[in-house]
Amino acid sequence: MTNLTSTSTNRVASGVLTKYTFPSSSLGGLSTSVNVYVPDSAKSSPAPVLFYLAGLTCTEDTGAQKGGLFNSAGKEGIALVFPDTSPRGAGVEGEDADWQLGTGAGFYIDATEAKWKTHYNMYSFIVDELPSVLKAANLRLDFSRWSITGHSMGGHGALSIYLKNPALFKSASAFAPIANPAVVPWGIGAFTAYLGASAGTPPTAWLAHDASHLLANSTAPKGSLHLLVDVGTADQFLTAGQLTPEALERAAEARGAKGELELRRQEGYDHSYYFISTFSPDHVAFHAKYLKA
Ligand SMILES: N[C@@H](CCC(=O)N[C@@H](CS)C(=O)NCC(=O)O)C(=O)O
Repeated sequence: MTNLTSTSTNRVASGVLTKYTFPSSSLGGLSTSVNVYVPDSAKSSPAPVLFYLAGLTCTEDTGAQKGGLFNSAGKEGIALVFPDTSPRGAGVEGEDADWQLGTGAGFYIDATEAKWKTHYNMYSFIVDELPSVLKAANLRLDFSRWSITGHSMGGHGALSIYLKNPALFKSASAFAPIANPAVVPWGIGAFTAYLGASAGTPPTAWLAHDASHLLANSTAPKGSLHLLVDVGTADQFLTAGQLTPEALERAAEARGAKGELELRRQEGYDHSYYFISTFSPDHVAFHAKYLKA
């Protein structure tokens, strides 16, 4: 039995993109939308799955419409899942006042602060609820072969979700991720609101969602992690100190497992979807290596 309602369907590359809506229990019962691309190859054999987590201000459509992922995913026989970036219409006071918090800015964590915690549970939504809803719908997706990627806030989501659950995923990648959110303005703002300012500097509850902290302290067998990260050198948020890819490099060094992280600085590219769509075929190829091993 499925509780998914299909609201649109488009043929794209060698597959079909369908938008579904369903009431999400993680999001306090609110309706959420998700775009799911199923390659034609899934008809003969269930497809491995790549999640794409979008950034601040984005929706389930942004990565689908502008990410340039379909041709390579179709060729590799990989399904793509594009979730929304937050609950919509939760009615939390102030949720629409600032593009860096609330609507469009769920940060892929479960809020613990009273004001937000009924609806803002994007971590549970991505890791537990959405896969189980999609499995129940029999879309011919093979979640035993699952990888995750994302951009900016979604890059933080992809890396931190992977590093918290390395056994669930084959690989993770990111475009211009917020690599060390516990110490940069975007992360501090969101984590203070959603998780509160508890003890510790930074608070321990924040570090549990910080990719650089998680990588440095990972107990995954050395050599078992597979991470690709691209950052443009002309990215305005890199310059503003929001992304700090060097923190991820230091974390990889501290962990001391060679070859787990490939971090590429792409000369002249900015934070936009022109950058993402340039390198997204590389990311699909990277994930294909592990999803189809
Ligand atoms: N609204 C922000 C920019 C927000 C922004 O750049 N968002 C990124 C993610 S962090 C994005 O992907 N935007 C959607 C798009 O480029 O289509 C501003 O005015 O500075």
